[in-house]
Amino acid sequence: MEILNTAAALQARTETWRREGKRIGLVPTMGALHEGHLQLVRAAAQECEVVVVSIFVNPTQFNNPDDFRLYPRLPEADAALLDPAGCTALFLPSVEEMYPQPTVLRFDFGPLERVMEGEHRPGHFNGVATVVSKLFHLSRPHRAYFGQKDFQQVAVVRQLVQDLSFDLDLVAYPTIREADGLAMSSRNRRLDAPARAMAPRLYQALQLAETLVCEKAVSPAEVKAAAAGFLAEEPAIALEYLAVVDAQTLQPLTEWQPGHPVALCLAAHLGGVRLIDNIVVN
Ligand SMILES: Nc1ncnc2c1ncn2[C@@H]1O[C@H](COP(=O)(O)OP(=O)(O)OP(=O)(O)O)[C@@H](O)[C@H]1O
Ligand SMILES: CC(C)(CO)[C@@H](O)C(=O)[O-]
Ligand code: BAL
Repeated sequence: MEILNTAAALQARTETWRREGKRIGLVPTMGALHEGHLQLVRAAAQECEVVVVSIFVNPTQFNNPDDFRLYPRLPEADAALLDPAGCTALFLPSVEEMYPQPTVLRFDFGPLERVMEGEHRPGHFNGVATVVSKLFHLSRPHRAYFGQKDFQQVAVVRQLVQDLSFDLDLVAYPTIREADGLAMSSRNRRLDAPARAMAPRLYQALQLAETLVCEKAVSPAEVKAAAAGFLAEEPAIALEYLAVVDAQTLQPLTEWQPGHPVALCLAAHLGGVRLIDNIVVN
């Protein structure tokens, strides 16, 4: 596995691979890798001759300076995990390399970003779209791999790919979970023992909501109230939002739409750490 630190080096290597007729898979990450990331890399390695993994804690997508400062950074350990997973090249740029001067780009994804993460993290998807666009331009992947754990991010990137005519296939990979159901996440490393012990409740709340959605005997508002009530039993969990939305449009549901998949999405704070999770009910 080679390590590339500059945009020019990434561009030059991927151009060569393209000329050689190799399929390029890109897995964008912010590092502190876990099994969820590694499964994306392994999937890319099965489908592409070349796998580029980027690790970049992107400042423009953080609305909370402490969250940015405390985000786990483990480049050496990450590099050791990537090689055996099938990564060909690790792109590890500095902030100055990605943003030689402040970016003036502004993306507006309309209703897609007025809800959930977009509503609660102002500017977040502008930063995500900016850095993902730069990564797509620099590496020109045939396939780009994202996790469903960041459900709204997948919808925003799908819109980005369509609107800017990026010539690539977007792969949305299922959420990988710990044995107790907690969605794997780099921020899980920041949970202390009591917070880690209660963290599976987030997925349990979503499963409770899923059961109610499948029964269709109660309204979306009642599903939301039941899942939020379950989480409220644990005072150390501060629910930021729990949304029952149309899985395509991401707009909140006031009534069930037959034939439309439903996404149940939440964000919550435990012991000073903010986590997200979701379930899609078809
Ligand atoms: N548990 C998981 N299962 C599948 N994909 C995942 C999982 N966790 C993260 N990913 C995906 O990996 C890519 C990189 O994510 P990122 O580096 O932000 O990790 P993360 O674990 O989501 O961290 P955090 O949520 O704490 O920022 C994203 O496309 C993300 O959706
Ligand atoms: C896609 C991404 C790497 C952009 O910084 C980030 O949002 C993430 O890790 O999900
Ligand atoms: N995985 C999403 C990146 C973020 O929380 O900023």
